[in-house]
Amino acid sequence: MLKIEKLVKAYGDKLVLHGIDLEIKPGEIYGFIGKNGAGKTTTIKCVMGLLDYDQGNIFINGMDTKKDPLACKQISAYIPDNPRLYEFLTGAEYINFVADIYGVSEEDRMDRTLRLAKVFDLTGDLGSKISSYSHGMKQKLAIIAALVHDPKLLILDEPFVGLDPTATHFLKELFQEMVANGAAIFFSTHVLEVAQNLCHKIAIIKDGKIVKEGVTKDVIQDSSLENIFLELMGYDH
Ligand SMILES: Nc1ncnc2c1ncn2[C@@H]1O[C@H](COP(=O)(O)OP(=O)(O)OP(=O)(O)O)[C@@H](O)[C@H]1O
Repeated sequence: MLKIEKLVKAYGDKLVLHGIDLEIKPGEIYGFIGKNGAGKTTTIKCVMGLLDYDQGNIFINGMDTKKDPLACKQISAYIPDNPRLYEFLTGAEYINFVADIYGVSEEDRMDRTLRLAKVFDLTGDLGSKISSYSHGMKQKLAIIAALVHDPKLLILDEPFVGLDPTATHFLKELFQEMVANGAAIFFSTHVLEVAQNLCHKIAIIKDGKIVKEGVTKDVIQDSSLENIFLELMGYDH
C-alpha cells in the first residue's frame, strides 16, 4: 500500500533523510519510532506530497506519488500532530467541506460521521464552532474528517498525544477494524508501549537512517521495545 524507496531529503545543505526504504502492506499497522529530529515528520510529509524530496521514489497502492498525486491523495489520509482546522466553521461544516473535496456521497458522509462522532463522543459538539473546541476535541474532529472518505492508507503523526484514555482506546480499536478491512496504517509515536502492543511492524529511524525494521515481535525478541530503542540510540540501561 505504501512503498518508500531510497528516499533522500535535504533542507538546504542539511541532509536529513539518507535513503529511507520502507514497505507497508494492506492489513498492517506500522509504527515509526525515533528521537526528536530523527526525520519522522519529514518522511511523512514527503509521502503526503507536502514536501519535495531530492532522490528516491514513493508509491501508494503502486502509484508514483509524483506522477499521480491526486489518485494517491484520493485513497490516503494524513493527520498531522497539530492539525490546523478552519476555526470559523462548525465541526459538521468542516467534515462536509472535507467530504465535498473527496466527493463523498451524502449517505456515506452521514453514516461515517455519525458513527465516528459517536465513537469519539463528539456528536453533541458538531454544531459548535471549532474555535470553541479543546485541543483533544480538535484532534478527534481531524480524525473524523480524515476518515470520511474511507482511506485505504492512513498516516498519522503522533496520533495519541492529547487524546483522553477513552479516545485513545477507541482509536486503537478503529485502527484494528480498518486494517481488518484491508487498509494500511503508518504512524509515528514516542509512546513505545503503544507501538509494542499495537503495531504489526516497526521501523526505528536514527539520524535519517532506518536502523531497525521488521515484525514487532522479531524486533523485540525477549526484550522490550524500550530496551531495544535505548540500545540502538547508544544508551546503557
Ligand atoms: N523546515 C525545515 N528547515 C530546516 N530543517 C528542518 C525543517 N524541518 C525539519 N528540519 C530538520 O530536519 C530534521 C528532522 O526533523 P523532523 O521534523 O523530520 O524530525 P522528527 O523525527 O519528526 O522529530 P520530532 O519527534 O521532534 O517530531 C531535524 O534536524 C530538523 O531540525
